[in-house]
Amino acid sequence: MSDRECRWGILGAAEIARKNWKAIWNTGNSRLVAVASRSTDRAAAYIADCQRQAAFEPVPQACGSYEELLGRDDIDAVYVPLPTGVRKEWVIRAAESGRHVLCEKPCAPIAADLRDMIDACRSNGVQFMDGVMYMHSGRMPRMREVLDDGESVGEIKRITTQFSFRAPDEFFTANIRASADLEPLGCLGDLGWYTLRFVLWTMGWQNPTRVHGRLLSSVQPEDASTPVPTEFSGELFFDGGVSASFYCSFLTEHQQWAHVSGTKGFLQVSDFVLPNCGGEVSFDVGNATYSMHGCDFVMQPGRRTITIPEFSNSFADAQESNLFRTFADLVLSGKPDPFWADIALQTQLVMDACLASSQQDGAAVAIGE
Ligand SMILES: NC(=O)C1=CN([C@@H]2O[C@H](COP(=O)(O)OP(=O)(O)OC[C@H]3O[C@@H](n4cnc5c(N)ncnc54)[C@H](OP(=O)(O)O)[C@@H]3O)[C@@H](O)[C@H]2O)C=CC1
Ligand SMILES: O=C1CO[C@H](CO)[C@@H](O)[C@@H]1O
Repeated sequence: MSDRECRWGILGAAEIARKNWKAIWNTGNSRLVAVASRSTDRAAAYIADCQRQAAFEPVPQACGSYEELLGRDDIDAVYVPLPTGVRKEWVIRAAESGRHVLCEKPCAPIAADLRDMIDACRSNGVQFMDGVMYMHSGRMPRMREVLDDGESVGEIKRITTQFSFRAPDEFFTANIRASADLEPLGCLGDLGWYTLRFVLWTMGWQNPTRVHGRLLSSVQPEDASTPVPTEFSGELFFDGGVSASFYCSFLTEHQQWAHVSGTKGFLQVSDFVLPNCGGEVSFDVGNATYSMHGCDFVMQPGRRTITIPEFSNSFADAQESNLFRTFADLVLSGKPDPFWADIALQTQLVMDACLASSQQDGAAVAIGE
């Protein structure tokens, strides 16, 4: 392995890997060596297309199968944006071939699969991390400071969050996100993963004692035995009296917000997954006051916006570039950090419990081990 740069391979000419092509290009500690597709022509066309926007030198190689890429001896880490339903085999094969694995979310259809994937990474001494970009934004440590300062929010009581977009009709027959085989968790996996991660992060990785889930709508392709969630909501309850709710949907137009309410105020972020375009990211804190002066009842919002200089996307300091740079630093350090696998598994276990609850008419479900 080179000690100066992490050499990447991408498994699958996925749409999201275009964004992450540029993220790798922007890291300063990585180089993209090869892209594998089930079709060599598709890999070659994809490479030519991406090279026009962010050119690697030497030009990344096109591989006609994932196996071919894993057979190369010049790749340290693989980025795996394959559909969730087919990802497990390739994550395990990558780990067994000694490659560090950056795995897209939702990591697996069920926690048992993810556990196998993580075990393969651990036993082969390679890093595992999921592709949640916002975990790598400078906004997160700044929000943590505010949540922990004792004054802005005070004691946390309630967390609410939503991630949704309105999918066009053709999405439900053509997109992997509506396929029972490829993305069996539908919107719960695609969008709910982010909302659950935000709740767990806010709670300092404390597990809820019980959760409730509701499948609000679904599609069921003819050949599928289970419905694919297209709209899902859930409630989480924690020791200490904190509660949380989340909503994710393919039916409701773009929203991606989180709101943390406490005894002294609130923190609100309106674009926590995909930051609004620009050179800074932000969040709001509110400490409203309400006073009564005779006949005048006055509400003051006490709202302030906290901004962090950081590009929303596509630049060297954008969250996706930070994700790949951080991962590459771990690879180059030779010391895998188990934290990232732990929070992926925790997210998956909470998601499993929400889904299980929805299959029992919203009954309380505890988080599995
Ligand atoms: N972290 C993030 O910000 C984001 C994460 N994602 C996640 O990444 C994953 C991929 O999403 P997206 O890029 O939109 O998906 P795409 O449909 O664009 O890409 C998936 C790729 O998987 C490969 N593939 C392998 N087997 C199959 C199969 N049986 N059917 C279809 N494709 C297959 C294909 O590559 P080939 O044909 O070249 O082999 C295909 O290009 C999803 O799980 C999604 O949740 C998506 C967007 C953002
Ligand atoms: O992870 C992702 C980021 O957001 C998209 C929605 O805008 C998702 O569909 C995607 O899979």
